[in-house]
Amino acid sequence: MASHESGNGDDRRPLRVGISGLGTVGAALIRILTEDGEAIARKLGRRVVVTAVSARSRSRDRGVDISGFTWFDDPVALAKSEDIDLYVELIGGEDGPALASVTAALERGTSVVTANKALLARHGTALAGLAEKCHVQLGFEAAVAGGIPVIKTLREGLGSAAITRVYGIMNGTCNYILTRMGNEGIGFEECLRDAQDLGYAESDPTFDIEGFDTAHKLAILASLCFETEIAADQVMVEGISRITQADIKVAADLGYKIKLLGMARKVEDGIEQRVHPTLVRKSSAIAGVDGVLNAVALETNHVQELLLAGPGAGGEATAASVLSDILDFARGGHVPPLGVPVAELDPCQRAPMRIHEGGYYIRLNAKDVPGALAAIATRMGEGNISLESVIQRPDLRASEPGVPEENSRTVVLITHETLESAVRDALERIARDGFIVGQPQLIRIEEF
Ligand SMILES: NC(=O)C1=CN([C@@H]2O[C@H](COP(=O)(O)OP(=O)(O)OC[C@H]3O[C@@H](n4cnc5c(N)ncnc54)[C@H](OP(=O)(O)O)[C@@H]3O)[C@@H](O)[C@H]2O)C=CC1
Ligand SMILES: N[C@@H](CC=O)C(=O)O
Ligand code: NA
Repeated sequence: MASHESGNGDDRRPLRVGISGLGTVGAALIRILTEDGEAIARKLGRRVVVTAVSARSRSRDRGVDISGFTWFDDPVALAKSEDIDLYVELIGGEDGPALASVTAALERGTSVVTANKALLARHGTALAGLAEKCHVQLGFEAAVAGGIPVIKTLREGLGSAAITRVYGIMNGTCNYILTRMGNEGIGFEECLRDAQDLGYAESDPTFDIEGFDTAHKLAILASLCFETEIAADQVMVEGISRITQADIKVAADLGYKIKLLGMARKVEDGIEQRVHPTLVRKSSAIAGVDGVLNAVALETNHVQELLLAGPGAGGEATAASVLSDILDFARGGHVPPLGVPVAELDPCQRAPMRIHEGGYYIRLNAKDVPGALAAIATRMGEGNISLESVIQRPDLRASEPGVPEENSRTVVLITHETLESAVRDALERIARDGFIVGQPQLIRIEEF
């Protein structure tokens, strides 16, 4: 156990921080702690000093001076060091040195601050239980919606209000890509490269693009909202890699924007957690959240709806959230990491997506043969799916590369509220009828 009774070190002594990971976020944190050192000391009545650091390469130029800190090749050794009061993990990854070093720090009685949503999505319930058992803190404000204080709001800011639904834009990289594809007509790959250059994307950007990063964050939020164990494996996940300029254009023509949303709500059968591209009306508040910005909406039984918006990615914004956790720790804040003690969390019961109801955007490449459209409409009717509109868009390229344009034309269907299972069954029949080429594009519509 740590030698400090209060768990946050002697209130007069400088708070000694050890940081593993000196990349986008770690370097930005050192920069902020250096530049704002005096302001932090005034706020806290004590200084916060970095005493130890770890990364893979000791020689890499990080744009910040690390020569005054003790260097550790091994993050676990740093986490166990007597020379720190607080361990900050900014390595990333759900296992490996991130898990080993966080576990080592907690077991030793050293509190932890992390920005690692992959780690928490996979091990968060266990790590929260370990922090409670060792009477130390586990802070992770930076892990969800970067610079937005949504974790603190959920853990401490809503009194007794019960959350009925949480949804939002929780991945800055995807929001940045979709915004620029829509506003500037720039291609997906170019936007992704720019997001990586700006330090927004994960080291493996698949996590961003395929929706897994959003799923990690949503699972953490759902646990705090519904007092359930973190269950990232129960999140239905679809990313944005199949979204084309055609989809963005048609959606815009119909008064919508496409956003990658994470949504969770309590339903009769359990907790519905889903991540997917979504058509949202341009007039909705969430549609106005563009670029790298994130937004999290909390619907509660007391306050109609709270919408928290701000930068979701980037070194500076994320490091600011890491710092907010450091300051909370320095002030002796004691809140169970997941809002309530782990022992009081319910297991998360997954609600099946097949019962989901909503509107759908369906883009098909209908063969240019007599009766194709009629056959498609018939199948929709058989599925009891009421169509709000059927739009032929011969001006748009076929959705799938390699689909012969001359043999097909783009058709877009907008449905009224209907069951997910009915839409999927109808599309299977349409495909079997042989009147379409390539894969249909199916995007859910949400009315906020
Ligand atoms: N970037 C962002 O906007 C945000 C990131 N996050 C999270 O913050 C964490 C860090 O992200 P980010 O700074 O972007 O990542 P980077 O890839 O920029 O930095 C990762 C750092 O970890 C170090 N590292 C990797 N493996 C080891 C190891 N085995 N031992 C010691 N150090 C190691 C790297 O060392 P080296 O430099 O020597 O290679 C590097 O300094 C991740 O969990 C990420 O999901 C959360 C919110 C926003
Ligand atoms: N790659 C993530 C970083 C912040 O969590 C994102 O783009 O949101
Ligand atoms: Na946050």
